[in-house]
Amino acid sequence: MFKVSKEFSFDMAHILDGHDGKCQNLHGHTYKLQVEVSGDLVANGAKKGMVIDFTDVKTVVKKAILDPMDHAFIYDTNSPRECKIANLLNELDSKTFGIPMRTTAEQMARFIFNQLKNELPISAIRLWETPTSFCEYRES
Ligand SMILES: Nc1nc2c(c(=O)[nH]1)N=C([C@H](O)[C@H](O)COP(=O)(O)OP(=O)(O)OP(=O)(O)O)CN2
Ligand SMILES: [Zn+2]
Repeated sequence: MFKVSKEFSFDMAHILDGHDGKCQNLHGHTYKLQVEVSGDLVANGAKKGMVIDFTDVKTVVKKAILDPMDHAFIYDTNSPRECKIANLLNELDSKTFGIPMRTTAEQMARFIFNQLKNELPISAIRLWETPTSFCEYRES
C-alpha cells in the first residue's frame, strides 16, 4: 500500500463569528492543502507504476476547490453577520464562497474531503491555516 500526496496553496479571507478572540475580526490566511491518496500501483498502461497521476489530482482539485475558493471571502451561511459581509462583497462584484458551517480549519478540511471523495480515492485531507496550525481529516 502506498500513500501519495499533492500539495496546494490558496488564499481566503474569513471571520469566526462569535469567537472569543481576534478571529472574530475579518482576516485572511494563505492555506496549505495536502490531498492524500492511498492505494496500490497501476499495473499497466499510461499510469503504470503510479497510485494516481499527480496531474489528474491537480486537475480535479483545481476545479472543485481552488477555482471557487481561492481569493474568496469564505463564510458561514448560517451566520447573519457573515452573510451581511458576503452580501456587501457580492454587490461590489467581489468573490465569496458560502458553506453551511463555521469556517474553522476542522470543518473546512471535512468539507474539502467531502467535495473530493466522489472524484478521487482520497484517504486524508490536511489543511494548514497558518504555518503552525493544521487539521487532518480522514474517514477511516
Ligand atoms: N481549532 C481551531 N482553532 C482556531 C481556528 C481553527 O480553525 N481551529 N482558527 C482560528 C483563527 O482562524 C486564527 O486565524 C488562527 O489562529 P492562530 O493560530 O492563533 O493565528 P496566528 O496568526 O496567531 O498564528 P501563529 O502561527 O501562531 O502566528 C483560531 N483558532
Ligand atoms: Zn482565521
